[in-house]
Order: sequence, then structure tokens, then C-alpha cells
Amino acid sequence: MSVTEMTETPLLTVEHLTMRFGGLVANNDVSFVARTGEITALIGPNGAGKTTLFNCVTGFYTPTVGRLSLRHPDGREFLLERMPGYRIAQSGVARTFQNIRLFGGMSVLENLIVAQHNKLMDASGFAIAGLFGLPTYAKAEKAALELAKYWLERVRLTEFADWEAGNLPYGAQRRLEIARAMCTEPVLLCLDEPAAGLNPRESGELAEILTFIRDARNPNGHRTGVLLIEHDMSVVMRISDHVVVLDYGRKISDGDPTSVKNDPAVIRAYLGEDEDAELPPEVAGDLPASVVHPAPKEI
Ligand SMILES: Nc1ncnc2c1ncn2[C@@H]1O[C@H](COP(=O)(O)OP(=O)(O)OP(=O)(O)O)[C@@H](O)[C@H]1O
Repeated sequence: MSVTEMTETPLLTVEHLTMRFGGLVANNDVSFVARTGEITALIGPNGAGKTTLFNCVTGFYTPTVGRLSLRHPDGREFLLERMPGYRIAQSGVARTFQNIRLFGGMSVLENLIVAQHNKLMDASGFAIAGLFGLPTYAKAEKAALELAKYWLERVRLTEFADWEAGNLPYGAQRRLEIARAMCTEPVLLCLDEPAAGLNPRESGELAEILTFIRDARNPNGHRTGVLLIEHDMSVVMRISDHVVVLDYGRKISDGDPTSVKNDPAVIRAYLGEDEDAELPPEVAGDLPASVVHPAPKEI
């Protein structure tokens, strides 16, 4: 158990989560905890149920069974399993998707301002204060711009602020998605395969951004816990504090990266029954050499 694990109270507690689609059980009695000050990675072979779990946490699906509790630093608790998605977003959960979903025709900066729409609408008294240029709205508008600039700087996109988001290079679009999510000032950031399609240099930049989010206090003084789905094991092993492994909807392992990558159940899930089979290269890079290159069988 890491020091943070001992000191940080749970941020997200998933208890007995089950999600069925007719006869298919995409998540089967899954329980785990994600903490502030940690990056929790959710890994597993294709179809293991990772995105379904994200969709339950973020309100896209209502779980068939289970409890999903989000605890804010001030002690407030939100039971996510019965809340609609927009309420979950307002309760401090932000997410990105496997496929980039930016407002491609808007500028980079506008994407970050739009993310703060709720806050600005509140300050505008639903347009009245905004229309009359009242100080409350002007102040909120200035704060929104400051926050956008702060995250632009963190994700190294300041010089692209006026670009159309859709014209950014792919890796920059991925970073902008993270900045946009952070502009909602979440307590929990859920990232669905943020390293997909990135080259090694871009993956390195992503890792830096995610560890920064884990370690730093945000401008509002709060910290953000990170829940991450990722297939790129070099990223997972480098930055995760806690790894949860799913296979066929069930949790098969849960612990620090070293114990998880040496867990026979995990190795079996990736290798299948045929232990001489080649591991996918993105997984092989971080499993023990004895598994990656099995010794030839003696005849
Ligand atoms: N809306 C849905 N209706 C029916 N089945 C679904 C639905 N969403 C997911 N599934 C099924 O649930 C199972 C888990 O899918 P899920 O996308 O959660 O896996 P995953 O671990 O995220 O996979 P990948 O790594 O390929 O993204 C799959 O068999 C999938 O076909």
C-alpha cells in the first residue's frame, strides 16, 4: 500500500457494479476504489468492460446493480448510479472519449470557454447580468479566461489559442480535450484511451500532463483524481499508482503496477490458454521477460 493510499480518503468507490445488456454481462460484480492524488488505470483485453464501466460512472448508462459513490474533499457524497449524466458532470466528474469530440469549428480558446458555460450562465443570472454588463458577470468572464489560459499553458497550446480546434495536429487535439475537461474543475477526471494514436514523444508529453494533474492543486485550490482507460502499457506502468484489471467483465487483479504486471491471472488474460503465443507488442513491453519470450519447450 502506497503512502497516498494510506492518507487519501476514497474519491470514487465502486461497489458490486454489474451492467447487463440482455444476456451479456459487460461488468460483473466489480468493486474498487480510486483516490485523489493517484492515477488509477483500468486495463484489460478488448471487450473486457472498461468503457462500459466509464459509461456507468459518467451517467451514460444506469448500472443494473451496484453503488458508485463520489466523495468531494469537503465531505459531500454523490451517489452516481441513479444520477443523469448532466448532474454527474455538475457534481465534478469530467471525461474524454476514445474518439476525440472537440468543437472542431471553434477556436482552441473558445473550446475552453464553452466548457465553463454552466459557471458563466450562473454568473449571468441566465443572461440578464451579461446583457447589462454587470460586474458579477464581467468578473466571472475574466476568471473563465484566466482558467482557460492556465490550462492552455499546462498542455502547451498557448500559441495555438486562435487556431480552429479541428485543424490542430492529432496529439494537440488530445491535449486540448484534457484541458477542456480540466476547465470544468472536476474532482475526478475520466480519460478513455488518451494515448491512442500518439507517437512516443506525444505519449511522454501526455504522461507529464497527467502526473501534473495528479500532483498539483488546481487554481481553485482543489485536486483532481485521475481514472484512466489505457491500452498503452508503457504509459500505464510509468504513471499509474493503482491498476485495476478487468477480463470478461470481472475484476481479476487490483494493486500497484508491479504486482499487477506479475499477477499470473493478468498474464493469462493477455496470453489466453496458449502460453507460447506472442503477446501484443504494446503489452509485451512491460511484462516480465520470461513471459514475453517463453523459453523453448524441452523435447
Ligand atoms: N450498448 C451496448 N449494448 C450491447 N452490448 C454492449 C454495449 N456496450 C458495450 N457492450 C458490450 O459489452 C462488452 C464490453 O464492452 P466495452 O466496450 O465496455 O469493453 P472495453 O473493455 O472498453 O473494450 P475495448 O478495449 O475494445 O474498448 C462487449 O462485449 C460489448 O460488445
